[in-house]
Amino acid sequence: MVPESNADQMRIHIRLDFAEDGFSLCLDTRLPLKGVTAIFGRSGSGKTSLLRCLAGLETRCQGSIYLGDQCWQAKGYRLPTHKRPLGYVFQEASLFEHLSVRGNLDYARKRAWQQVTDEEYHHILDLMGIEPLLQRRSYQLSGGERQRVAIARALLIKPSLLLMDEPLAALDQARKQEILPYLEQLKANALLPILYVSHALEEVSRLADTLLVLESGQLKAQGAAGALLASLDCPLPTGEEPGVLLEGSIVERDQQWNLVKIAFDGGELWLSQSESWHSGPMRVRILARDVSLTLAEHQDSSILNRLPGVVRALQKESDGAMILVRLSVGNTALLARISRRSAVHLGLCEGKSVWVQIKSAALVR
Ligand SMILES: Nc1ncnc2c1ncn2[C@@H]1O[C@H](COP(=O)(O)OP(=O)(O)OP(=O)(O)O)[C@@H](O)[C@H]1O
Repeated sequence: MVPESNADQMRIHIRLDFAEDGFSLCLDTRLPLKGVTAIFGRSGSGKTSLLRCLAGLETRCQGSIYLGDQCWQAKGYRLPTHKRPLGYVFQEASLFEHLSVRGNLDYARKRAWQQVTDEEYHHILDLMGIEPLLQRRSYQLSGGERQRVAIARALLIKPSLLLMDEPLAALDQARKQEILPYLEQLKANALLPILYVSHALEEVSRLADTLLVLESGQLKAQGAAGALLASLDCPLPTGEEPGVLLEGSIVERDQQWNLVKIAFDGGELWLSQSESWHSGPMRVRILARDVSLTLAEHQDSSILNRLPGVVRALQKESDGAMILVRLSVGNTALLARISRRSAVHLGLCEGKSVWVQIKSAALVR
């Protein structure tokens, strides 16, 4: 997971103390300078403070920060914020109200770290779908449009790293769904590494390659997003359901029943078809609560997806009634959340073969 050469990673060894409220952020880690790294954790875990330290905005931050071979902070040295080649997107898009969208973008382009060619300029506008908005004033934009302009503006300074602090948090559910595909486009185009702060599992599941979980200012877990979410002890914010990510692609469409078949490393799944399904690689999230287990294959079940699997580990939940079961289906890990009574009844133990039933309706995306 951790990249080998310094050039491909961000090295962070920092400590930040807010003596007044007894909060400390302590982090000693390396992040890949590739793809999307989601910084995940509940409210108050230190996510924004971490981004502020990286940006040089926390003068009380001690320690060292290196972006590749470039030193941003070390003992007795702090590179000023304006000299760090980073873009920063906040929860609320802070556009210049007196300028048009074009004016806001040109402002950034003139201050770019490297020259932005016309081709690059139009590519970024295209990625964020904002070409039709160029003449508008900021107050004439919806929340989602403002945020897309803010992201384009951050990209136009051609930073080496993009920091995004809950960029969707201020938007309602409909606007979030509208903007997520643009973020996916950004990720797919791999223009630059992104550190993406969020406490929403849906965003993390859709965007993250690497996951870094913070709890009370400490690093609780770090690793590839898929593997970490499939582990039994992945710390999740309150109210979030455990589940796994499957990487797959559509191999068949059944128009009669409005279903699609997704192939993944371990088998195939039927899902309800949705308009946003596209061809090519895709991610599907399967919640542990939507996976049930049987000892024999039930042909007469209403559940469409039945796959042979093997129990790998079991973990009791704190309420004593439920149990989380880690399974492998081919090379893919799945989680099932079942009652402890059922687990005893089925005689579940490590290495036991089972049938894994997945409701097609349970597949989130
Ligand atoms: N300038 C400051 N002075 C004192 N305490 C602060 C300051 N900024 C943040 N804190 C405290 O540090 C802790 C971490 O805050 P931070 O904003 O980094 O958390 P977060 O994970 O981003 O939370 P959220 O998801 O709610 O934005 C909190 O207890 C907060 O009250």
